[in-house]
Amino acid sequence: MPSLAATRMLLLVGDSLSSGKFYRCSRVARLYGTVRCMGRVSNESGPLTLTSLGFKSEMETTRGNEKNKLKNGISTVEVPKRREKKVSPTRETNAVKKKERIDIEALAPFAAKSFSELGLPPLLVERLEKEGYKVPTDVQAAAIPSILKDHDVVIQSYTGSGKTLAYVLPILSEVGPLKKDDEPRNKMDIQAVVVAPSRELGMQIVREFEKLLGPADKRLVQQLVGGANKSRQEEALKKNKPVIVVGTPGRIAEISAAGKLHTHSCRYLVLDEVDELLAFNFREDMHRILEHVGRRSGASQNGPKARRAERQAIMVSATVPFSVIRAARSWGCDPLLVQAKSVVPLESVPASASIKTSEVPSDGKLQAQAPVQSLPPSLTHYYSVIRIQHKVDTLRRCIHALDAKCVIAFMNHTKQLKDAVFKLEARGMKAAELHGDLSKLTRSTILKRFRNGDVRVLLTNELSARGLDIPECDLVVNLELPTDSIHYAHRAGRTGRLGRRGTVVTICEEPEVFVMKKMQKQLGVNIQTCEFAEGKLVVNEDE
Ligand SMILES: Nc1ncnc2c1ncn2[C@@H]1O[C@H](COP(=O)(O)OP(=O)(O)OP(=O)(O)O)[C@@H](O)[C@H]1O
Repeated sequence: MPSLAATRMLLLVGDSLSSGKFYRCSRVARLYGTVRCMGRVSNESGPLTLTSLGFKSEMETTRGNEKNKLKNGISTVEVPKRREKKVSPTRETNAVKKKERIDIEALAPFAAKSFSELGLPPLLVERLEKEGYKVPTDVQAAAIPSILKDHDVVIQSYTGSGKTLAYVLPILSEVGPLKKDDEPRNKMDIQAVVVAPSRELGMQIVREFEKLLGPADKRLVQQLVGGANKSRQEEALKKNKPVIVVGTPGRIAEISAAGKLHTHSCRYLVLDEVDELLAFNFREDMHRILEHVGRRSGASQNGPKARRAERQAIMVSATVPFSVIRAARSWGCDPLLVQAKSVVPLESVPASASIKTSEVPSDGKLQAQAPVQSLPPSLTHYYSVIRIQHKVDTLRRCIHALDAKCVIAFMNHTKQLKDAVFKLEARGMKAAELHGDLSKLTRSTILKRFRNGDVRVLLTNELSARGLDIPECDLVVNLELPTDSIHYAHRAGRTGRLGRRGTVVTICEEPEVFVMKKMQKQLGVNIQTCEFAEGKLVVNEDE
């Protein structure tokens, strides 16, 4: 029943979406190619950089008149040529590993610019280097200068392309001890509020800020996520005087309504996973946040000038449906749409059709819609048709066939999810459940065990579909169909992060096949049918 309902919903959404680009490839080549390519591509836990991959990039840049380009709706992002050199063949003796590294590099979305060229302060660049971030990604190269020039922005780029640092870095350029000037700050003021739809994502963003601020200054960022002790959060606000808060809508709104969060003079409001934050269940809390964060008392509500005196709005997601464009136009002041290789005024984005290419079309107009271009090119997609009672067994065979080491499997209902964990464990496969019914502490313990490799399969629901960054995840399985292609994109995007290879397998029943076909059209990706036999992945011929 639930899957049928989901199917109907998808159809309703689907008809309004345009069909994407299809490509077909040789079955046999795919089969063996995929089996060979599976597995962790990197055992290093640090961030993936050109250097960590054994490459260095040569950069050439050109300068243009950014202001005029912006006015005319043309990309402000220069796309310089990039050539990569192998550093030294002696550094990498294993030929297969070398091949994998080349593949990752080819797919990694690194821009041919350095962080310092983007206008970030030297102290912050130094800190980035220390943390292993050497080269910005394409979307960071596009977003950072736009935010530093005080533009309100909607940042859209595929999953795992580095959107978090795309806003964290410009904020740290202006706020806190790494900022550009050494103007003394008003200790009482919160300068940036970051809103995320889940605790896990909120905590992940906090860690990103903390990493760069360092142990001495990490108290300057405060988490305000739900499920944690509220009084302790309020005490920390009083004691630590943070300049940045990151939290979930409910908890931020609650503490704000209690008069314990003073955000009227806040400079930045970030809405991470903005399309999710627009959902009905967040409506009231988001209303309060939008009304109170960065709304200086005495500022007139009318006119762009007055609005500009208020906060800078930064909205982020891999999927940007037109509802987000519409909302961003009303919340922002002349906002820009920032994608990996283009920056255009949001006004030039019409309501129809979809973002099919990151290039600006000849008429200078970009078109926005959700799922196309939300998935990284490094993913391979399959679906396997089976009977419902064989789902968990198929999952187990799929993991063996692909030799996947770090698997996220999505289901829609908690009970089925628990059953699946039980069955996998009974067959000797280390599995754990993660869903909203668990306490915050249990959730973070499970995630830690999964990140450490103590758990091979994480059975979860939509809770983990957005933003969760586990670079080692090499396989995503949909054990039940996602509600629509937007949900498919976010689930699938938990693998193949930042140029790594990843596989997405959807295990479905015969009546759901048409949904898969619809979804591949909407997403503009090829989703091949497959089976798992004799410990191998067998890709079926097209009908
Ligand atoms: N310039 C960079 N160099 C190396 N690693 C980076 C860089 N920028 C980001 N990363 C790493 O890339 C990974 C993905 O980044 P992030 O989580 O910000 O992606 P995202 O685009 O927000 O994904 P999603 O849409 O799923 O939320 C993270 O592990 C992050 O630390």
